[in-house]
This record gives sequence, structure tokens and C-alpha cells, in this order.
Amino acid sequence: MNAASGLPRSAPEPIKMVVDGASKFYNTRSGQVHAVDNVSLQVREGEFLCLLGPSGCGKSTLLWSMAGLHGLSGGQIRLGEDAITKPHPEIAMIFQEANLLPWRNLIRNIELPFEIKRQEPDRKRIEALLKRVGLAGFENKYPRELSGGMQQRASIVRSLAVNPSVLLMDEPFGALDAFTRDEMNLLIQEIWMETGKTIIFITHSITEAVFLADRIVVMSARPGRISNIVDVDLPRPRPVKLQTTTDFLERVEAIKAMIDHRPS
Ligand SMILES: Nc1ncnc2c1ncn2[C@@H]1O[C@H](COP(=O)(O)OP(=O)(O)OP(=O)(O)O)[C@@H](O)[C@H]1O
Repeated sequence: MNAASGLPRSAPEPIKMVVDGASKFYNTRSGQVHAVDNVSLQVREGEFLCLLGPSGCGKSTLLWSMAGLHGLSGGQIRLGEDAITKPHPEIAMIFQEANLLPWRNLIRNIELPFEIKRQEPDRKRIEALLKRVGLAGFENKYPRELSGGMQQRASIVRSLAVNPSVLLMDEPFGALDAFTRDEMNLLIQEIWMETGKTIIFITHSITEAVFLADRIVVMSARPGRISNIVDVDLPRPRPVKLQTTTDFLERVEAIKAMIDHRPS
């Protein structure tokens, strides 16, 4: 899908990120845990890619490694020519918890990444983003004064403020109620279509994956391997009511069967 036009791609986009034979073992007191096994994946520029799979199959391990927050035991991850072994300025991460500092107001939370980098905040960009996500006027509020959805909007603004080209999202809406989650799904789809960022998004919800993704990477139970990659060629923008159509529900059922029928 071409994010900017919402039309199917005429030619495949260039490759943005490459995961090449990624493996990860954790050493624990009770022995080694084999979390990810020989995963190879190419993420296209401007693509919305969802990672889906049973709990504990290594989705977060893979995503955190793509963020440079975990070292791999084997294999390589690259963004363009750069090997990812530590956080990269072009890659931002969003977590299930908004992780706002409770003692800072909203604007000071959003400016934090700039402070860490000792850069002047891009105030114009921040102002436009706050307006875009409906948080203009809330700059002086503290996290406790904001709903869960508003906090997650703030964390999206905080990551986009530094203008990354890749957004890694680790089940960002998993803690929200169903109504707020629908709103956030629409918002992230709109932002993605407007900005053309490359998004890699973990979810436990097959519905959310089919709604958001250009491609869904289905992982098998631990050690995590890729079991299927599913194209979702539904036109965009996708409205929430699409989720009740027969075509949509059939796609969800087909993926459910892939996950349910994984080899044990
Ligand atoms: N720091 C760690 N030390 C030891 N084991 C870990 C660590 N992090 C994850 N694991 C283990 O690695 C496996 C994969 O975990 P991971 O969190 O990547 O899976 P996941 O698919 O994201 O799970 P979930 O969907 O439940 O969030 C699990 O068995 C988990 O217990």
C-alpha cells in the first residue's frame, strides 16, 4: 500500500530494514531460554507491518532488538547500511505504557528526548503534532490529569517529535478500552498515511492486525519463528465498520486458523 495515496503499490517500495537470521537466547537461573530462532524479514519503506503470535513467542524480543535495545545472540539487523546494535536516531519506540514522567507536565514530557540529546525542541513540529492528535491546550496538564488514551497520544507525539523514519510499536493500545482502541487505530492509520513512516506494530489482536497492516507476520510459539506472512490488500483509509464485513471477518478467521493450527 502506498501510504500517501492509499492506493495499492504499483511497484514494491525499497527495503527499509532487514532482519537477517536473528536468534536470541536469554540466560536465566533455570537455564537458557530460546526466544527467537533464525528469523529473517525484510521491511519495506513506508510499510505498516504487524507482528502477531501467541504470548511468549518472541515478538517483543524481536522488536526490542530492532530498536537496538536488546543484543542478538546471532544474526543481524540493519537499517539501510547501519547495523542496529544500539538505539538509532531514525528509530523510535512506543510501548504499551505511555511511560510519561509523572512529575513533568505534558509538554516537558514531550521535550524530554530533545533534552537527552541536548537539542533545542522543535516547537513548531510539537505544536502541530499536539494539534493533530487533539492535545492542543493540554500542554500544562500532568499525566495523572490525562486519560489512558490521551497519555498514549502524548507518547505518540513524543516519538514523532524527533521525526524518526521508523516507528516500532510494542502493543501500544493493548491496555486501552475497546472504544479508545478503535479511536487510536484510526489515528495511527491517519498519521501513517500522512507521514509515510515505516511502522512495525506488535499486537495480540488479529482484528487490529488485519485493520492496520499492509502485511502481517505470523510467528509460531517459542522459539519464535515466522510461520506465515499475510498480505492485507484492503483499500485505505479503512473505516472501523470494515471490521464487521464478511471479507474482513474471513481474513481474521484465516489467520486465526494459522495460529491455532501451528505445530506443537
Ligand atoms: N529479559 C529476559 N530474560 C529472560 N527471559 C526473557 C526475557 N525477556 C523475555 N524472555 C522470555 O523470552 C520469551 C519471549 O518473550 P517475549 O516477551 O519476546 O515474547 P512476546 O511474544 O512478546 O510475548 P507477549 O506476547 O506475552 O508479550 C518468553 O519465554 C519470555 O519469558
